[in-house]
Amino acid sequence: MDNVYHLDLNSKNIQGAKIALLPGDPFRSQIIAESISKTYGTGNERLAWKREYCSYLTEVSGQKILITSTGIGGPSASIAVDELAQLGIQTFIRVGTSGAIQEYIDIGDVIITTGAVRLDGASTHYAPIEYPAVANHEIIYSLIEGAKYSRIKYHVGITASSDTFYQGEERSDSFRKYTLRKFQGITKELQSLNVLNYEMEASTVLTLTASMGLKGGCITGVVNKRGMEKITEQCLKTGETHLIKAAIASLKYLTDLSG
Ligand SMILES: O=P(O)(O)O[C@H]1O[C@H](CO)[C@@H](O)[C@H]1O
Ligand SMILES: O=c1cc[nH]c(=O)[nH]1
Repeated sequence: MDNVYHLDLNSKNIQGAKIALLPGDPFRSQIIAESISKTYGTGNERLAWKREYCSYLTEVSGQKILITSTGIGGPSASIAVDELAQLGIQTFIRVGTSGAIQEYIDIGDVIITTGAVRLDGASTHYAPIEYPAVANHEIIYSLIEGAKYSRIKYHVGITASSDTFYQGEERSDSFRKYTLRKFQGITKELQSLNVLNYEMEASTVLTLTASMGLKGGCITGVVNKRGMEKITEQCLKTGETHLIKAAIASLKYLTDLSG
């Protein structure tokens, strides 16, 4: 049985998994797998680690759950989603970190994305820019229930996905102090449009899944907010801990729906 080229997985070793969790950071795959094992009393095993793609297999309520990291940005996320779809995955949930741009959102809150502003390039290789990057309603519901159960403050709304962390998200600590004209004022505009946060993969994951007739969703833990561009170890830890707790709790609701 041939392995898919980048993920180094095949349809046999994923054992019929239909649900995949997609962190950006490959080291988050193991943390998520071990947290699932601890919460649900099931085992986990590492299946592959090639480039930025680190995959673990575990189980919740009798359903196999695959965890595969996407790396940073749309191009690598598109490869992960495409190759997982080739292997039969039907439900894709990004489990990431993000930066809040609304004042009322705090470090450690989680954001459940209903749709993403497509500031990326990769998603346009799968569907024209007029096509909406929207999340599946069952996944949104499960993520909300997971956050409620975990008693973690959550927000539900629109996320902006950028191709670049520094220039595209209009960061003041970019090495080149000049921000390109096309990005000057973008944060203010997105704030006025009620966009909640910046990250880098949701628009790709949601455009690909919706346009391919699959289910996509996204939950992110807030690790910084405007006015404090530096991401401290403590902020990252709080954001990731809450993120993983809420995402894992949501699996109970998701597997009930798809079981
Ligand atoms: O923490 P992850 O899931 O990688 O998500 C966010 O972190 C990276 C940037 O630091 C980007 O991938 C962004 O989307
Ligand atoms: O501000 C942030 C934080 C995490 N990831 C991003 O892309 N932006």
